[in-house]
Amino acid sequence: MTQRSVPTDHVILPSDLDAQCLVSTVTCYYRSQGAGNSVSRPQSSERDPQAVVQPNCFELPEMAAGEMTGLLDDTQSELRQCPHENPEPECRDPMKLKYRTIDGSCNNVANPRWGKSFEPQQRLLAPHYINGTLPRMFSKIPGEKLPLPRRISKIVSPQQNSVAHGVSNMVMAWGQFIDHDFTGTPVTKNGSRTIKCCGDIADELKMENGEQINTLTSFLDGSAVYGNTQEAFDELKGKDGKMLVTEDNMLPESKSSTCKKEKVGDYCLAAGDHRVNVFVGLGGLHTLFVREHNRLATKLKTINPGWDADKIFEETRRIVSAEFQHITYADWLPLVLDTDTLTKYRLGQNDYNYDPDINPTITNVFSTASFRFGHSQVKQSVQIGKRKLQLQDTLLRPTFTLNHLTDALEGLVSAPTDEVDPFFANGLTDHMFETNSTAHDGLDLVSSNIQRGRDHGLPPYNDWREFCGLPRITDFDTTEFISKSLASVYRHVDDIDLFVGAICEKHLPGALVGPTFACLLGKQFHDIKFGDRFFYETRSRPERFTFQQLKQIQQISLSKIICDNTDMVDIQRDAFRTEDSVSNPRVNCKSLPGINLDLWRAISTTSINRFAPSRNG
Ligand code: HEM
Ligand SMILES: [Ca+2]
Repeated sequence: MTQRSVPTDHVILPSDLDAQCLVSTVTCYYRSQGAGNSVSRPQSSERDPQAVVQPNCFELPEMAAGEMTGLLDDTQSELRQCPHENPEPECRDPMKLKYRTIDGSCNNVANPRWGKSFEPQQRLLAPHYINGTLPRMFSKIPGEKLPLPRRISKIVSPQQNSVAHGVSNMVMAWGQFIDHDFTGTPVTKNGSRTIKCCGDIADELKMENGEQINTLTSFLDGSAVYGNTQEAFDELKGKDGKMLVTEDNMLPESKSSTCKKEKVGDYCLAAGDHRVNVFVGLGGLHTLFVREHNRLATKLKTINPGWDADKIFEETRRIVSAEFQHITYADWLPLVLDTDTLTKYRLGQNDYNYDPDINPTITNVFSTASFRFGHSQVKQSVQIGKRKLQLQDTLLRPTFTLNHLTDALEGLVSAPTDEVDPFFANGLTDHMFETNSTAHDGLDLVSSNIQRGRDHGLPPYNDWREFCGLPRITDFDTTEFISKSLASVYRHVDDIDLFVGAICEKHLPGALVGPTFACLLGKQFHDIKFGDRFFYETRSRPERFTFQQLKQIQQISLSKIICDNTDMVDIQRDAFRTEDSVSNPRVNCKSLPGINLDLWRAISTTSINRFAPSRNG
């Protein structure tokens, strides 16, 4: 790998300051014992006598970062209560045994909060906060602070294109899309970054454990389409068991999101996850799956005219979530992970049995570090039809999704994705969400990832290696890394932030990531498979598909779903790999197998009458 010189003349960006101060995560503080039901509480936290030193913060005007990123939601009001003070979900309703709830509760009947939205993320290792509340900020070298995230980003992650040959950019886009199905850590707008969950002021002084919330259902269940709360779903649902779309079959308008409108008729999109406007690939996939839901629902109604809207909705949603899981486990994960990791974590097909002892709740390390691996795959150039755009000129602009859907998806399946390595598109590291090219108000996602890790108390890289059964790094000069630049920013190997160390690792053979991320990804994908009672391959009643139905779902592909819901007429068989005349030829859409819905004919004529009338839309 070529060595890059360190830029010295870069403009001072907001990102040069402590990224945590730009957008803060809602952190919920628990007493050290007894809080929560599923989250392993840390036993100890890092203590440092210098902890009275406040983090190196600089408050930007309230609007700046929030409005620019469009990523801030209004979850604060929903989070006024400590999650564990919410009433325990009630699971006795037989419908909850057969179909997923919208908020993920009652998936595990004995532990109904496991995997539910608006619950604390799990910890695999106890957090390294300072005195229980402040972010990790000190070096192993006494008296030294950790390097500023922006400095690390500038030195370790200069822009460089490194192409992952044969793997399409759809691998990146699908990663972001499913991320928005299972991780969403709420952030606040106005600087109040904590919710005091437990007890009174006296307790506050003793509070130990900061935990971040996951606002999404941890299961890969299509919540990106349906939303994560009943209220969100009620706004997104349409008539006859379908989801709301415009006359042009596009996503509906969001009244609360911020985005840039290019031309008349543009509007900010609404979907099951509010970040839908961030990137054209994301908006494209959200649109695709809402259309897929409606296409399937329409067909099911023709096949089963006796089914009411609720029955149509639930059966369609069951198929759509199965498609999410099948595409991810059968086609996407095998590209990201190596065969050994896939085998170790039992991620292959036709190998499933529900294990009610597995807690599927997304872990803090997964949302804050390991599943962010995809940021490195993002390309600086975005191909939409004949146009080649700079990444930053496509962000938060739904116009591309609204007006160039097929072209945008075509661009994603044709271009190879970037490698997962320490090099990033500068549309993410210098210009993310900038107002325009002269405004110098762009953000740096690498800095955010690093600071977010410290903010959430993630232990450093070496601790995660140990967690994964890998030897600790003792020398910056290790052969594990493809980059030699870490020595010039960090003072001690035990200071290395997880995200930084892991993206510098050499890949495992046949994988897109190195051993530490492979382990952390493998474990989480194992847990949201075996800890999901509704995993699509289940053979248990009442959740299961019939054997013949399952076979239909197992032959579906993302390529076919693109074909069925856009103007595409031909496409390569596997959307996650670039076209290759021998191994992945471009074929006519009609030749790709779809789901034969006749197998859903009158599996039951019963209607679902138990839902509130509002569900009928
Ligand atoms: C154009 C592409 C993308 C953009 C602009 C983008 C931007 C962002 C931003 C601004 C954040 C919040 C950072 C923070 O303040 O902590 C974030 C979080 C995250 N991103 Fe991305 N991202 C992109 C693609 C991806 C991809 C491809 C993946 C995975 C394969 C991914 C996974 C994540 C995850 C897991 C989080 C944390 C989510 C949470 O828990 O809230 N992103 N991204
Ligand atoms: Ca979900």
